[in-house]
Order: sequence, then C-alpha cells, then structure tokens
Amino acid sequence: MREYILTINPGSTSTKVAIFKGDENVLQKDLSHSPEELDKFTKMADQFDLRKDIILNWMKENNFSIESLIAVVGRGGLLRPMPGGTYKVTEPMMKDLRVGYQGEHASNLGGLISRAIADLAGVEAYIVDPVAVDEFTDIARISGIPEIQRRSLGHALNIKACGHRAAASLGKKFNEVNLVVAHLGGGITVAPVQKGRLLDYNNANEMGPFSPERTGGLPVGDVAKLCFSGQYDANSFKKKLRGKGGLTAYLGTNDARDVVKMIEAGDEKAKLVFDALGYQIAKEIGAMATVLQGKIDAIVLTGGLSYSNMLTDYIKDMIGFIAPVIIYPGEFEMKALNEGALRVINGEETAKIYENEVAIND
Ligand SMILES: Nc1ncnc2c1ncn2[C@@H]1O[C@H](COP(=O)(O)OP(=O)(O)O)[C@@H](O)[C@H]1O
Ligand SMILES: CCCC(=O)OP(=O)(O)O
Repeated sequence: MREYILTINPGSTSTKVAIFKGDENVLQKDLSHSPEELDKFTKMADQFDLRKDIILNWMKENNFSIESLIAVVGRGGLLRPMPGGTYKVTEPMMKDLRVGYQGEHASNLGGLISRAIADLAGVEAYIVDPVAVDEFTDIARISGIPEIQRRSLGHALNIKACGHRAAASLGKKFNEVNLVVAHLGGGITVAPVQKGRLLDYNNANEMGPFSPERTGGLPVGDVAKLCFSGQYDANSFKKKLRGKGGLTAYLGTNDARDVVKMIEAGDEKAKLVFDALGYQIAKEIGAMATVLQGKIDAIVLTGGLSYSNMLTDYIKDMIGFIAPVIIYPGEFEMKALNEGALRVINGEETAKIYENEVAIND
C-alpha cells in the first residue's frame, strides 16, 4: 500500500533523509559522507549515484519498499530566481540543477535524486521553497556596480517554516506578521519577512555575517588583493571563502560546541571570535529590522547555532530592544518538505511548474 512520503535534503557533508506518514515523521537519518568519499568528485552532479544509492540502501535496510511511496520531495537548489512554493521536478528544472544555474551546492542534488527515486516508484517528485526563492524588492538587488546584482540565495525553506511557526505562536497567520528570521547554521541567512514575503537577505554563501565555515562579507579591496596575489586559483580561493572561512579559519573547528568548550577553558581568542560571530549576526538583524522600518512582531533565531545559549544571549542583549526574540534551535527542513508535498497531494495547493514561473531563453 502506498502511504509514505520520502524527503531528501542533501548537505555538504551528509544527506538527511526522512520518511513521513501524513504529518508524522516515522524515520529520519543523517547519512554522512566522508571527505575522502566526496573529494573524488569535481562537480556536485557527479555525486548523484553515490547519494542516491545510499538512500535506496537505507530504505531497504529499514524495510521501506519503493512501492510504498506516494511521493518523493527534495530540497531544491541554485535554480533560476523563482517564486516560493512546491514545484514538480520537470526536465527543464533538472537541466538547470545538473549545471547548477546559479552555482554549485549540494541542494542541487535534491530534485535530481527525488526525480530518480520517484521514477522507480512511479510517483511524482517535488521540490519546496528552494535556495533560489526570490521575492526581493527591486531596491534590494542594487549592489554598487551594475555588473553585479545582489542575489537571493539563502535558507528560504527553514525561514518560511519558522515564520509560519512563529506566526502561529503569536496567534496569527504567516501573511499577517512582520518578522526578522535568522537561520544560524553552517551557512547564515538573515531575512526581513513582511507578511510572508522575503523582501531581502544576505546571500548565505558570500555575504552577511561569517559562519562556522564561511567568511561572509569581506572588505572588497583586500579580497581583490588576495585574489591577484598569485597564491590561489579560482577553486582554492572559493574553498577559502566557503569551507575554510569563519570559525574554521580563526579557531580550526567548524563545531560551535568545541568553541564553547574552548571558551569555558579560558581561551580568550575563542571568546573574541565567538563574540564577533554574535556581534555580526546582531548587526545584520539590526539592518534587516530597518528594512521593515522597525515594524516587527518578533525576531526568530533558528539553525544549529541557536542551540548555544552563549551565542543567543549575546545576540539577544544587542537586539532585544527591537522586538521580542523567539528561538527555534535546529531546523525544520524535513518537516517543511513533507508539508509542501502534502499540501499538493491533499489538493490545498497546485504544484508550480518551473518553466512557467521563470524565464528560460537559453
Ligand atoms: N548543541 C549545540 N550547541 C552549540 N552549537 C551547536 C549545537 N548543535 C549544533 N551546533 C552548531 O551548529 C552548526 C551547524 O548548524 P546546522 O544548522 O546543523 O548546519 P547545517 O545544517 O547548515 O550543516 C555547527 O557549528 C554546530 O557545531
Ligand atoms: C546557498 C545558500 C543556502 C545554504 O547556504 O545552505 P547550507 O547552509 O545548507 O549550505
């Protein structure tokens, strides 16, 4: 009997999978990939078979047959700028996911693997609120030179999921509240959300606060100097910015729990750097609060770093004057993927078609 939805969320070091029955999460696993396993691949799309097979084996080991699935849903990737919602995985979408239309990111594999497993099961594949969701205002796109646009690339899925949850906790609907939602994970996105719309935010790969592994925004003249110093090629410099930046660059770890232990053991450098993380996040929240002209129902902190009271207390001390702060540690991405698919399956929403929503002229 078909009764389960398989959700797939590929990350840089693991593939999170979960199986839902209705809205109940019946089984979830973080299937981790060793650096040696992934280092072999130059392009993200080349990891397709490895990750797909690990998921299929995991289902088999747990006695979930392909035939028991009613749908498969994945985290969507760096597609063309697109409205939020649940999308069918179509051939034009897969073409853009394979090349990484706006760049390489593990989430590009979400739709591709979902489609492949859904085809085996003979059911539909979806993505929900992908990284490329773009609801920016025109003014938010202006950078400082015409050749470069500020781009909407961030944690739309978890931000919208937490936005719905925060609104419900205030006794309102998502489209009735103004929020600043800060996703504080391996990457950081701080979003001003006006009545459900993500008006602006920092590109989580290259702007805003530094994060456990990413540099965030940097002084641009010094970046240009380093680029032309002869020490790096494009690939190694990209890795320095995303993967070897942030906490990793200063303290040799991307694990905030280790940093907290270092601080508790009296490490002053660790304290300064962790405070700086809180300081940069708080400043970004302040900036996004300004986008909403200070008319804010709540500020929401979410993502793995929000488990750290040391960090959230630092942030609350700086931004508490703006609005009440709600903390949802961890992320709700698997649940949000399932809910996006359920809304379509239950007929509450029609799945969007990528090629009808974006301009494809190439
Ligand atoms: N209990 C915790 N206390 C402090 N930091 C934590 C805790 N749990 C996770 N983190 C930190 O959260 C960060 C990862 O966040 P997460 O949302 O899991 O990221 P991603 O899904 O982007 O990999 C890491 O720096 C990790 O050490
Ligand atoms: C590219 C923006 C989304 C993002 O950073 O996701 P992860 O934190 O999962 O890498």
